[in-house]
Amino acid sequence: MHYALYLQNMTRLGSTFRLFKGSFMNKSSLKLGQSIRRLSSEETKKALKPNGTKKNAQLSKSDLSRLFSLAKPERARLISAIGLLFISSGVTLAVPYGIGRVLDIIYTTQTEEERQKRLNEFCGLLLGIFIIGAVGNIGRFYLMQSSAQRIAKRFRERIYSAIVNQKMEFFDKRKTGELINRLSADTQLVSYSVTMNISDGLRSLCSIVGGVGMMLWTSAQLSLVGLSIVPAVAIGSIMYGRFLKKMTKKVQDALAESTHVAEERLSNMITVKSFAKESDEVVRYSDKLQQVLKLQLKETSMSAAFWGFTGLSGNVIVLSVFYYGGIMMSTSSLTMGDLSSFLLYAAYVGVALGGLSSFYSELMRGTGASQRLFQLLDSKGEKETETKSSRPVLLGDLKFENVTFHYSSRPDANVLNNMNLVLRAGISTALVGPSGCGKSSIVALLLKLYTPESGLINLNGHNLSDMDTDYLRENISYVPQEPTLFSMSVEENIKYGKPNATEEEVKEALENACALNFVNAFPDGLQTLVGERGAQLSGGQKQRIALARALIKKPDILILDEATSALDTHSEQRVHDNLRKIMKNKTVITIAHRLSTIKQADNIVVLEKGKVAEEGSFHELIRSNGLFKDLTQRQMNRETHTNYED
Ligand SMILES: Nc1ncnc2c1ncn2[C@@H]1O[C@H](COP(=O)(O)OP(=O)(O)OP(=O)(O)O)[C@@H](O)[C@H]1O
Repeated sequence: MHYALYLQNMTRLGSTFRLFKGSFMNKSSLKLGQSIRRLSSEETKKALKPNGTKKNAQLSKSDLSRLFSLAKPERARLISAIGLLFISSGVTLAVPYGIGRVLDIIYTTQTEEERQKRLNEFCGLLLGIFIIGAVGNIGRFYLMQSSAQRIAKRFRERIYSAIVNQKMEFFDKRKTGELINRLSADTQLVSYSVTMNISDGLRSLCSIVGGVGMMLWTSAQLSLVGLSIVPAVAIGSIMYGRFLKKMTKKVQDALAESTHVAEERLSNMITVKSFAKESDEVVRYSDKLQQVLKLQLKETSMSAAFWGFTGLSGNVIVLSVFYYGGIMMSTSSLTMGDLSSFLLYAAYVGVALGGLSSFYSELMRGTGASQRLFQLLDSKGEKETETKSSRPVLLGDLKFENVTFHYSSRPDANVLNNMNLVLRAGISTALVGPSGCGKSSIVALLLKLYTPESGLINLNGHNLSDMDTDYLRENISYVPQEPTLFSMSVEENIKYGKPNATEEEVKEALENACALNFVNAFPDGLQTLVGERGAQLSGGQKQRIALARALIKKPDILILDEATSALDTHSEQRVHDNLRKIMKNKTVITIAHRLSTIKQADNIVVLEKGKVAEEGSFHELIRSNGLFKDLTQRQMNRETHTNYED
């Protein structure tokens, strides 16, 4: 399932604006990753509510009309299916009448010969009618079922599109497993509730209307006896339906939570195993399942009571009809055939009442499950809120003017404080500073993954907030420290950066990223599958493939966030030599802790507590007695490749 992988990448790493930056995950605190940004618009707030319960959990008209609107594109098929349904229901309703008449033929015809003749004629007629009914049923089933499948597909596409277009804050907050559950289980439930369920409900309705009509026609007096139980069943059904709607929401939420736990652990098996936590994880998952089971058992006991009650009602109807019918037969106001037909109609009506209750409860289930999905569809995606779309040349100075920024989950902790920063075009700049000082947040703002609280970000003299987001991201390449590759071949992964790239271009990008040699050494070369998130490659290999994927875009601005940290110093040097050539006169921003990486930069900006503390070339900074010198000295005193801070 491809969407699962994409969602994983957006949410699991997403909290660390994962599309671009994997490096946070490895660092001490999942920094960006933990944030939950409070959204400005009320609508989006609603959409992002954790277990977003709408206050009004009752069935509203708009809930239902939205639910039914899903079926609109299938109108023609559904109407045909309903036509066929009327035919098959008509045939079904003819059965008791037919059986009654057969019994009357058997008991009332005088001669053997005449009985045989009338039976032959009548049963032949009935058989023909039954065949028509069966054909109608087959058609109805196929049309309804295929419509349900089409609706589910369309609905999933819409939900998936709504999810991937959400703002980054959404992915900070949501869990992959939960989203996958919404996409698979909830959509299935909803599409069933507006197709097969409607069909079954209509069939029940036909049986009830037709059955009651036939009962009244056969004997109005007996009908009153048989139908006296209906109001009680109807009230019971409504109460049961409401209960189910609430329960469905809870069960689906609990299921989503358990899927999340399983998904997160399964996709991080190395961590689980390296801590020998297999048994703990089984217990954790089982706890979640226990919560699901608890809710399901509650639902089941209610269902058992309800269905027991309806079953009893059905039997009571049959018994009372037998009782009064027997008395009426003895007074000759009813024939044997009439009583038999009546009994069968009463049984039909009883079964159909159960069917109608089940239709209502499934509809409630559907509305319960659909509320979360509609909330998702209603929440505005990041591009939807975009009002301006300038597409200027990006190769120019990048200026942060008095920029203040905090993640909405931590409104009191400013990451950037009135920061002023200029990153000059056409050169490479290294952003350095203690862990957590805001380096990656600067990149996140540049990529418009988040918006600053105040201040201006200008690129080549143009306000970033006026720029077309897709255009901006297409022309900037970002390589994270722990890049995410998709479970496709090396070639497909690289073409993710430029889908129409030729094989030559792919090889050139690999060469520039110093990856061609090891890719060529794989038996399948470019077609080598990299495994989920690149699990079948080493850390350094993954980084180089990710670099090639970024370089194939030939970006105006290249951002390397610890992008070569897993390479040995020799390979790193070769990569930087290549980058110097390819990115000549382009802007390169490097976030690094390693001295060997920092030294490659033309200019170094040292950040501290969300502000620029120092700036200059390596030699200038090392000569001054500032933070940079302090950081580098501490690094040199320790082992060569450790971070400034622990
Ligand atoms: N999504 C988030 N939600 C809330 N706070 C976050 C989020 N991401 C990062 N932070 C916080 O913002 C601050 C700056 O983080 P940032 O990732 O920009 O630092 P950094 O300088 O890149 O650190 P490092 O060198 O460790 O990568 C940190 O205090 C971090 O905890």
